[in-house]
Amino acid sequence: MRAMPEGFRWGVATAAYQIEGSVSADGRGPSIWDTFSATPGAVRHGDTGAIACDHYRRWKQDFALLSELGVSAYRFSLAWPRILPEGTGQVNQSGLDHYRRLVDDLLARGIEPVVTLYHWDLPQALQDRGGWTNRATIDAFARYAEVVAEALGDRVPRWITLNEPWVSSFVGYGSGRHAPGIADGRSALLAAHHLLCAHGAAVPVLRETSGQVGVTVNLSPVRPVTPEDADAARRVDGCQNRWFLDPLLAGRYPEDMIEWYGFADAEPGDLESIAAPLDFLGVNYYTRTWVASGDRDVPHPVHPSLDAHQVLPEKLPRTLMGWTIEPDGLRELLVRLRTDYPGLPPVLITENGAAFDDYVDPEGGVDDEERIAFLAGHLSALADAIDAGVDVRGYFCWSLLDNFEWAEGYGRRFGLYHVDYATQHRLAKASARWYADVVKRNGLP
Ligand SMILES: CO[C@H](O)c1c[n+]2c([nH]1)[C@H](O)[C@@H](O)[C@H](O)[C@H]2CO
Repeated sequence: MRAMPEGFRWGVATAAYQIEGSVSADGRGPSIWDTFSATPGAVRHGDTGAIACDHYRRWKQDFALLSELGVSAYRFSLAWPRILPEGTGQVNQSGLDHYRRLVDDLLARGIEPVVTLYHWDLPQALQDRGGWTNRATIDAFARYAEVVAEALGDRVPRWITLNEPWVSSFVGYGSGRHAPGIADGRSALLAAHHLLCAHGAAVPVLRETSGQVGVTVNLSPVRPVTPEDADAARRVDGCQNRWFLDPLLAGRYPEDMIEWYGFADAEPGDLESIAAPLDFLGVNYYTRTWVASGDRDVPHPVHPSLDAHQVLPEKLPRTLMGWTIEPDGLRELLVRLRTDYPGLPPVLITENGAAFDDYVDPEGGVDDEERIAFLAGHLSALADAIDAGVDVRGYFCWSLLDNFEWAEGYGRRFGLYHVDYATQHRLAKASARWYADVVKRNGLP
């Protein structure tokens, strides 16, 4: 038995654009993901979040699944365009009322709502004015936080300002693989900085509520494929991990990366604001990153981490996303955080999960043994990190439901519950029953 500490929070996680649908209902404005997914070739099979899991209408039945799992916490995100359809200006009360109903129902079920303010669905109206490359978006986010704090501040116990600013900036504005689909290294760096500043502007606002405040970052231990790749690996670590951890936890950008990027866009006071004390750090972990120094022409010295390309060791097992399955990377990552960042606050694993080739068998079940093995391995590694002295307070499995997997559309299933998108029928996979038992035991059998 690998028991977790007393009071450990067991949860599952989702995000608004990936599950809600109803993208035009009750005053919601368009987001950059509505625009991007409608762009031919942007998303596999031309999938969009227009319907998704129809959660905006079926949320009560989905919350019954949370009770079935027995989780003590549920991480979800608010859709900024439901609350402020233009990103600023007029508040849409229907949007606030919707999320108030969700939070109150969770509390009534004895489930702790963990609310992410921004999980990638920027109001399109803000992108029309430059989005995260426009410094004015910082103030727009701070106003959004004020509106949410006023409406929900007396009942949400944990706030997460941003989900994965690295993805929003380097994938959305750097590689263009995500919304808004811009491929420009300089834009990626500006967006990353403004996202961090937006986080810093929101922290004092959310501090005025009764809830704890944190941020979620995606982190991945970086390994060189050969010793000759050590420099490239350090730069990828600098881009993916240290470019966010250093400002958030140490109040400075990493010197080696400032030089590599030639970054000079921080204004007086920015770093102090970004480094506002956190009650917890959300960590999303999925895999390690393996790097071989690319001999390709790098389109732009500023272009993030493209001075190297990822080379996945053939021998390692992978998920359907092509990510290597490396549970010990979670332990390695957490121990590194504790070692490198003396100011590390308590950690929540806000996402961990995997996509496998799930199918409904002739008996009407989904026997996802690979996902059970994946989760068991990562929970064991998490227990190792806790035994090594890392203060981890909770774990959120990604995800409750199969859902819209961004550029992969509906072709990648991460859920504990299978979703038949034609009928919207939810079906508990074997992993849902397994996870419910782990939650009940407060640890691995
Ligand atoms: C390298 O994985 C990233 O950290 C990551 C993986 N994931 C994420 N971030 C996002 O936060 C989720 O919205 C995705 O659905 C989920 C699964 O792809």
